Amino acid sequence: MGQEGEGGASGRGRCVGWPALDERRGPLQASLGTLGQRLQPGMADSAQAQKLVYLVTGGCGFLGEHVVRMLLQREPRLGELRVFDRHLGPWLEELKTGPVRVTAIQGDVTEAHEVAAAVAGAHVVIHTAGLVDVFGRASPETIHEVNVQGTRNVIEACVQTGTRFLVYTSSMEVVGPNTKGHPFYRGNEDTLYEAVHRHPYPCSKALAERLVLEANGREVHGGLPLVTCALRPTGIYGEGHQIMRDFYRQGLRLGGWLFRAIPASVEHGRVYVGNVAWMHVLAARELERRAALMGGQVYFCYDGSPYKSYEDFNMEFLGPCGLQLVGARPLLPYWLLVFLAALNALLQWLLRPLVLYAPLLNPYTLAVANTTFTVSTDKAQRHFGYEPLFSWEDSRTRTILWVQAAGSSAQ
Ligand SMILES: NC(=O)C1=CN([C@@H]2O[C@H](COP(=O)(O)OP(=O)(O)OC[C@H]3O[C@@H](n4cnc5c(N)ncnc54)[C@H](O)[C@@H]3O)[C@@H](O)[C@H]2O)C=CC1
Ligand SMILES: C[C@@H](CO)CCC[C@@H](C)[C@H]1CC[C@H]2[C@@H]3[C@H](O)CC4=CC(=O)CC[C@]4(C)[C@H]3CC[C@]12C
Repeated sequence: MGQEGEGGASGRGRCVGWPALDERRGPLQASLGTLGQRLQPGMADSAQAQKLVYLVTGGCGFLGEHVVRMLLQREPRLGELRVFDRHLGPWLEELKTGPVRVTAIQGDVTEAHEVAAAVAGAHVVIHTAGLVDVFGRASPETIHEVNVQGTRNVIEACVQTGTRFLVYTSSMEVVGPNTKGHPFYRGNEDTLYEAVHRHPYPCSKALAERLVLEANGREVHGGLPLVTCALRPTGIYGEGHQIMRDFYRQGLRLGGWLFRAIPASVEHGRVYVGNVAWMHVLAARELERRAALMGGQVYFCYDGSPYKSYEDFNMEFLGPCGLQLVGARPLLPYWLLVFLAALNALLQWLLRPLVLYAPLLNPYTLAVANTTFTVSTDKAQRHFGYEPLFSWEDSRTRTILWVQAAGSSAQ
């Protein structure tokens, strides 16, 4: 197991009102049959030149697409890339004409047999698939099913089929902000923080991360140990970031204005999607060579993006696209925001039988946006040589160009 991060910002906090891990065992063990005997991949005995099979779950999502493209650009040992997602993107077609075999697999991580079939024969799994919902669109049960049971299915598939290397996309949310609103100021993987979750999304990510870390060292088919690690992005931004695009469209609708709701002094951790993808690719590559060091470890995702409030950070992109943020201080008193967020939650509950009402503002999103949570660490650099691939200036320019294009295509 890991040598660092014991007892710190480890995400082993409490999920208030959620089932313990062992209460939901996956059916994979039974359903796999002889799948595990078909192939016995392992990079340890691989020749230098051996081409590897990678599987990216959630490979058509915001982050997943960047991971897929990054692998194709920057992983010289890539022989086949399997892209597994519930909804396959049309852009995958263009990738199929390149030198690397790209296999699109439409599947559901909650279906153990589909996961097992996709994992069989893969050397490395990058598990980014997840239900990212903090707005109450999906039920807590569905979030748990996808994020926790889905992850369990991936782990069991690795064990059964002999896949040895698993990188999991976790989240800063497994640490916090906690329900008490304690600030996490420039913290690292070892910073002590009371992780208490109530919301289904952070609960599910924390449970899933724990499953992944506890699976490190398990014997996979063929007798070798599974090596796992978890990467914890803060708020990801960049090309494909839907919430950023929504803010832009909202600003356009309001005549070019956005209104400050959160004090500028509240710092929110952000990281560019290209750097998050690069970190996944590097971690996956180095897991074999540095198994003893990296196995069972967690890494925050970080880069040179500045520490700012959520809204001020967004203005780095929305400003050059013509929007203005009104107010040096929040225009509404905080108690009124709390009231509006509670009202939204009530309306969501009342309207649920008729229509899905899921605005951006709810008690949870307000608490997250209004609590300082920033990371300052070099653990990924020390453990696997990570350096951001994109500077802040590059990240900013790329994001601005995307917002402009995405915004104008909506008009
Ligand atoms: N967006 C963010 O700021 C952050 C995201 N994360 C994590 O990064 C990962 C990717 O998130 P995003 O790209 O932002 O979300 P996304 O929603 O754009 O991508 C998730 C992908 O997973 C797929 N998926 C969902 N349920 C599935 C299922 N049952 N079976 C197969 N595929 C399924 C979706 O179709 C989608 O393509 C998630 O695990 C999320 O928890 C972590 C920290 C921050
Ligand atoms: C109060 C509003 C006034 O403008 C602003 C509301 C913004 C919120 C919708 C976002 C603020 C912080 C975001 C979350 C944060 O970046 C951490 C996350 C990590 C994840 O793993 C998933 C996404 C998210 C929860 C992200 C979601 C949107 C915010 C709550």
